Amino acid sequence: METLEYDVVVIGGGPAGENAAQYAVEGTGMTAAIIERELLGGECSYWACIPSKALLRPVAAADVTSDLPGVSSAHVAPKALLERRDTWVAHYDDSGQAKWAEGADLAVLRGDARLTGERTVRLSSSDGDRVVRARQAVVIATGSAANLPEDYADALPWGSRDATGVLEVPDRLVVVGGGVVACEAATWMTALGSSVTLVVRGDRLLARAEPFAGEAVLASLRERGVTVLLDTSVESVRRADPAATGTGRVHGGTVTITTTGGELEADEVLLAIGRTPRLDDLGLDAVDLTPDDVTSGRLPEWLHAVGDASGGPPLTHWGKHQARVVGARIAAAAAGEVAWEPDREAPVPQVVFTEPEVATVGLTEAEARDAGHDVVVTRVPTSSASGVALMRDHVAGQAQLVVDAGSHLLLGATFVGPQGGELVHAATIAITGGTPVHVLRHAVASFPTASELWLRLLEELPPPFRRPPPA
Ligand SMILES: Cc1cc2nc3c(=O)[nH]c(=O)nc-3n(C[C@H](O)[C@H](O)[C@H](O)COP(=O)(O)OP(=O)(O)OC[C@H]3O[C@@H](n4cnc5c(N)ncnc54)[C@H](O)[C@@H]3O)c2cc1C
Ligand SMILES: NC(=O)c1ccc[n+]([C@@H]2O[C@H](COP(=O)([O-])OP(=O)(O)OC[C@H]3O[C@@H](n4cnc5c(N)ncnc54)[C@H](O)[C@@H]3O)[C@@H](O)[C@H]2O)c1
Repeated sequence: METLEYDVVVIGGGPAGENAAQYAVEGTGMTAAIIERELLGGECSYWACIPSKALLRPVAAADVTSDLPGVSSAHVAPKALLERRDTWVAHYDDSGQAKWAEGADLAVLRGDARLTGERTVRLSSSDGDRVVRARQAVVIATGSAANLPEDYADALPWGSRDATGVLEVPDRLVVVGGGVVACEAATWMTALGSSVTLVVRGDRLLARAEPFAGEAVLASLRERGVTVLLDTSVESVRRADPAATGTGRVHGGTVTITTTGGELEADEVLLAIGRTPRLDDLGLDAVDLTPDDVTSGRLPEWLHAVGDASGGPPLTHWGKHQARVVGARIAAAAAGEVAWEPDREAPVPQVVFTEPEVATVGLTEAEARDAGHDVVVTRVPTSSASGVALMRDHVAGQAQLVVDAGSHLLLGATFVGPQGGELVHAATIAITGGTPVHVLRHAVASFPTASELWLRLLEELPPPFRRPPPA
């Protein structure tokens, strides 16, 4: 069997794998190969972040015009919206990404990779099998797969790939789940003309964020005609004539969903109930490891995991951050050095692109208290900064900071409303840099910008937070 050899071998060419390969070898003279079995660029580029945001942005822009005197209201044009999605996913052609890899001196090997021993991978493709050896390190960057419980499988439900790759818009769509995919997909599928019902087993949406965030999204979804059934579990799903018609097409006849609240009929059902690291077909047993070892970081020094596969927060920017850190570690180790890393753990930001937008970083109030912090919480309406209020007539949402009472350090922040995704980065910087709130008060935002919301929030803190804490 032919054997190929590189310094670094990365399994999976999503955003995390691409960054790990690039950062491990850039400027070192080392070589790296990325092994990819589908499209270089991964889930994010073709079936997740990029198509979903390409679909959501025009919907958000149309919303603003309907709430902004001085312009005529814009409306979503479904056909043009799907064409925009197709452009952003490059019509599912990864030659642009392949060109980037070539420019970065990274080899791209097409096929399925499986670990077969220490620093050794078997690559299987239509050209046959090859052995790929790593002189320094192997990186697992295989991403995650959408959860599909067995009792749903026979009904061929939609997964997130069908929702982002939608070609046929079902008249009636039931979405199971109340998390990020469910809330974002409900927004664009409603705009495309589906009558959407969300079946949520918990008592709120976006349960990992502050309760006021989920409440704002719930109110807005209901206002745009989405039926949201909280505290409702699915008991069974049946479908007449299931048919594997392909991604984004309706998968057969009418679906009957029996829930704890009664029976629902729909033309399609979308499962949005979380994702699991893709580690089961990777040959981990050949190196005496289990998926648990990977997600808890119990790995030999030559093996690393980044992105969704690592079991960390399944977010593109987080996977890319992990990949940069791991890449730097590999490069340093090869040079007999140790990469510099800050002692403070980086906080994880997330933006949910619903209407209103929900942006979070660090700890929620409940998480901070559970972690033993004595906290002070400050919350203001998002409309309280004139820079935000000027953007549209009706601004929903609130903004909140969670501050450690002893150290004055910011622990977490939530911004719900216009510009939330941009406002939260200042909080990420403050937490990363360890800047206390009495110093943040002197970071002046321009008038009238959304960033003045920071001033409103900091002004709401009790007066002792205007000077350093007592020694
Ligand atoms: C609908 C949706 C919307 C999202 N929107 C956002 C968003 O707005 N912002 C955000 O930050 N995150 C978002 N995410 C999450 C984001 O998509 C993931 O966190 C990100 O794609 C993870 O990157 P990754 O490189 O770890 O894995 P992936 O992007 O999944 O890439 C892994 C790659 O590995 C390949 N692979 C797997 N196994 C093998 C093997 N054995 N051999 C060869 N190749 C293999 C796969 O084919 C794939 O290309 C969204 C997710 C979904 C489902
Ligand atoms: N804008 C973004 O950053 C963005 C957008 C989309 C997805 N993502 C990422 O993708 C990941 C997956 O998204 P998701 O929405 O599938 O997961 P999620 O974890 O956000 O939400 C899962 C939802 O399904 C429910 N659920 C879980 N198991 C269930 C079951 N058996 N029956 C019924 N309900 C069940 C949960 O209670 C929750 O409401 C997220 O964790 C997120 O990090 C990010």
